[in-house]
Amino acid sequence: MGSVVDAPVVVEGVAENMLGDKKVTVVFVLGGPGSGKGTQCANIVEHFGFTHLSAGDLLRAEIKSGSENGTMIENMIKEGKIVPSEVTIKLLQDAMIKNENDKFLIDGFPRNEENRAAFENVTKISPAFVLFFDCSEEEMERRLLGRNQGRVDDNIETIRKRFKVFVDSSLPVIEHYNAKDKVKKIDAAKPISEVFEVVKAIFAPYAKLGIQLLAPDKISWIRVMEWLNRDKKRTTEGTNGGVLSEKALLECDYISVI
Ligand SMILES: Nc1ncnc2c1ncn2[C@@H]1O[C@H](COP(=O)(O)OP(=O)(O)OP(=O)(O)O)[C@@H](O)[C@H]1O
Ligand SMILES: Nc1ccn([C@H]2C[C@H](O)[C@@H](COP(=O)(O)O)O2)c(=O)n1
Repeated sequence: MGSVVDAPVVVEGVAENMLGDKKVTVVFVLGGPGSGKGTQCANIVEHFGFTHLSAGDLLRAEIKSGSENGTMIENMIKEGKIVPSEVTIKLLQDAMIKNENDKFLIDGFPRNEENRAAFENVTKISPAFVLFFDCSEEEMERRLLGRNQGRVDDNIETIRKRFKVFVDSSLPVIEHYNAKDKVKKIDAAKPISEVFEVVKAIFAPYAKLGIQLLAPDKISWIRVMEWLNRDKKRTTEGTNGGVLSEKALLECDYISVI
């Protein structure tokens, strides 16, 4: 008689087995090689207080550390191939456990269906959403050949293999999340600052700090709001005694509390 295996319970943004009761927000950052994932993640970290976990960086650090998997990982990266899920998931899991933050950008993962299913099964986390940087191969190739970071895979032969792996294995993962309405697709061919404007709007709900302005009465609060909104650049939200987002604060020259 066969045994009954429970279907994995995947709770959005909550890791039950891995991080105890700690609730985490996870955003997967996907896109072809050179689409600008790492560049935009650095901006998101600075403005929205996420921790950036790049699967590729973790694997490269593992090679450098001289671990027993190092040679296998290095060979796979040189070939543009995807490292077995258990290796990458262990690195991501350890990094999340060590970090006190509860908001993570997971960059370059899941790269294939095996990565995706294994991560959900092991961690019980499903992403809040998937940020997808969409860019042409021509532009990505130009960027990678100009990156100059001494990466073993930034050569034309490996770049072409990585493009093929992206189309064959990573696009289906994006399709999976798209069917669940979780993909936020961004035109990544634009200049860095323009791409970040779009990213910023998506992350606005995760603004890392707010300030509470306490006005003594409704009229005073309306005056605060009017003052902040005087210039179209200043956008505010909230009601009497409401909380101003970091975005609103950054766009104000100064705040005076009435
Ligand atoms: N919007 C952009 N316009 C022009 N150049 C960019 C843009 N975004 C990133 N770059 C440059 O392109 C190169 C690749 O960017 P980045 O490392 O962020 O890509 P990536 O998607 O993380 O790549 P990989 O998947 O290979 O790690 C870098 O040299 C970066 O400075
Ligand atoms: N989930 C992942 C992420 C990355 N790798 C390997 C294979 C990639 O070509 C390489 C570089 O990743 P990048 O820095 O471009 O995100 O790392 C993998 O096997 N599995």
